[in-house]
Amino acid sequence: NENPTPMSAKSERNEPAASQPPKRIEPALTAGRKRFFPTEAIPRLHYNDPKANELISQERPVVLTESNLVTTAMGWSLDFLKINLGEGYFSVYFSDTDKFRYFDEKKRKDFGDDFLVGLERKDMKFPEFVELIRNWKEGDKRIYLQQALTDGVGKRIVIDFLGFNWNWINDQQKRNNWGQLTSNLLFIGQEGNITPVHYDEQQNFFAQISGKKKCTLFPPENFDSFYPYPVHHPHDRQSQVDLDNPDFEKFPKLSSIKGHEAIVEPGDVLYIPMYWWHEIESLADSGIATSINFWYKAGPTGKIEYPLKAHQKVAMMRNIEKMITEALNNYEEVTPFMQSMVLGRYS
Ligand SMILES: CCC[C@@H](CC(=O)O)C(=O)C(=O)O
Ligand SMILES: [Zn+2]
Repeated sequence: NENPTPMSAKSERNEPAASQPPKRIEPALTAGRKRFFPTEAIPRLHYNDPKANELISQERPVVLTESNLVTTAMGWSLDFLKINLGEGYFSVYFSDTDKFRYFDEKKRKDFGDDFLVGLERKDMKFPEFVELIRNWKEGDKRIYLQQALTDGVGKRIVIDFLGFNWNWINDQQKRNNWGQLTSNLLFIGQEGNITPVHYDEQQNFFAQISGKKKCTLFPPENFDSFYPYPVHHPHDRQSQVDLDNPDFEKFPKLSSIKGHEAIVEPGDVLYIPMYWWHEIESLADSGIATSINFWYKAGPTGKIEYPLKAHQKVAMMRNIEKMITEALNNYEEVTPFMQSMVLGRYS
């Protein structure tokens, strides 16, 4: 099941259903790697269920079904994309392990490459990526295409893109007073690939097109448990911890985390609230995993209300780190500065 049903086959599926569509078999949340922490299921609701809209307005995660958000992309098989994605270059990440920790290219310039253990990025044309992923064998570096969809894609892709359920998602953007849609990233990776736990500063509707992804989320209150890299580090927003080999000595607060889990399948949309930590695992035996995300900036902050929310404190800490790093104008001085300010005084 490497490729979702090609566009042409769709018409056969429009036959009046002879019988009820097959009942969805709830994939056991036990699929995927074993975990050291407890988890609870993220609610899975019909996208028009008022409860779903309530959770989104409360900035709590929810899996939305039947939204048809990206139904027009269900035919985006590798062969279809090879023909229609156009001549552009795509960012393809390579990893010696199953983990693909995101890194910021801009920060890499000043920070150097020592942090890039076993990770690299290459820009390539789509057919080259297809060759790599189809000829992949045990022992090869794992690969993960992650690229914003911008103009320059073929017109079939534009037509499919325009066919997304913009009425519904634009209504969500308005109703929740979000800022602008900043990007739609296309992800195509091998089963078993893992994006380690991190947070983003944007609201995210994460749409699954092919394969299954196990998404484990944690609220912004868990900032203390995930020990993110310094803001000036290329791995800014990424946790330093490895959930498969937790180091409770170095990261003691990690032991108390509790996850919110969902397995998203083709047609599902997961709402990942801004600042929520999330780890994404492309499940084994579910074929190549293709997703498209919809990232929205935060809307204008109204009147500040106290007590401040956890994500507001995360934003404050980021601003303080940025200010101190800028004022010191030297990364080496940030650690001693922070330590003199806090150790023995605020402990
Ligand atoms: C670059 C990471 C992509 C995605 C995770 C994944 O699908 O592997 C994610 O974290 C997001 O959409 O925010
Ligand atoms: Zn993310």
